[in-house]
Amino acid sequence: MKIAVVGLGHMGTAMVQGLKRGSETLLAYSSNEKKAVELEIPTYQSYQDLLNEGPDVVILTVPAKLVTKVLQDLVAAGLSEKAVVLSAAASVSNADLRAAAPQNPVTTFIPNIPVAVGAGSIALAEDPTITGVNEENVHRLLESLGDVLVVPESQLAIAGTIGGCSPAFIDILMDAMEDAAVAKGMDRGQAGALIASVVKGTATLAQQSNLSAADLKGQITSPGGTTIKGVLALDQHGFRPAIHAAISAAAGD
Ligand SMILES: NC(=O)C1=CN([C@@H]2O[C@H](COP(=O)(O)OP(=O)(O)OC[C@H]3O[C@@H](n4cnc5c(N)ncnc54)[C@H](OP(=O)(O)O)[C@@H]3O)[C@@H](O)[C@H]2O)C=CC1
Ligand SMILES: O=C(O)[C@@H]1CCC=N1
Repeated sequence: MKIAVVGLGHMGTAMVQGLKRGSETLLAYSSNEKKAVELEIPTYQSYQDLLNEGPDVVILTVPAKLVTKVLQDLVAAGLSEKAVVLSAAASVSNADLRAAAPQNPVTTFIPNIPVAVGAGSIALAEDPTITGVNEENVHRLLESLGDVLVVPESQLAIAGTIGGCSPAFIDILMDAMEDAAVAKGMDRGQAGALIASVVKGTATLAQQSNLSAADLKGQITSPGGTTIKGVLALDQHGFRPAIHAAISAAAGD
């Protein structure tokens, strides 16, 4: 398949980096020539030139408020009716995409930055215009980038927040842990490597054990031990309500 990524910002770049791990042919539309050179894929500055290459799939990774306009412009520039359009934007609905490209199979999904290393978490609210071979291709393509969770569109905002936004929340947790370790005399690089390993190990165990997060926490909090003291300190400092507020705010409540 020929896959065109429109917009090489953070998300578009991560998508290209992830897709480059596979064997699909990649193209991009970008104003950023430096980024295009860095990613080593053919990159175009006009929709016409991009579409002349005949992409089978077009992935929109432009700011959410521009998605509809960009898609309309692609249609006006001659987007083939066979091309499958995927929008990565938070808060753009399938109905918005269908209205902008009425002849095309379209769907909205929300990826996250770890797609860059094939470890993404992708929420897919599949539109009914995606059927048959197109549906197979969309699933294959997204599954090559990480775990795909198919959700009703009514749950895309919350699934997209957990998947798309929370890597930033986890980065903040890791950064804060790193500062605390440095304050106790640890080398920052060593602390960072240890913390990343801890997050990876904790997540891998959660995925493979079938235990709830609460049960896993229970395995670590030895009676009268050190961890429960830290857990109570987190409670005293409002850690849980802060997490609830962050997810609620990002999900648009
Ligand atoms: N960042 C993330 O973790 C996630 C982002 N998303 C979604 O991805 C999309 C992009 O977000 P993000 O990458 O963070 O944002 P960035 O600002 O990093 O990138 C947006 C890119 O869109 C392109 N662009 C800007 N204006 C136009 C225009 N008028 N016409 C065409 N292209 C344009 C530019 O690409 P260029 O520089 O190549 O010209 C720009 O770099 C958003 O819709 C967001 O909701 C979804 C999930 C996670
Ligand atoms: O911050 C944003 O709007 C995008 C959507 C999910 C992650 N980043």
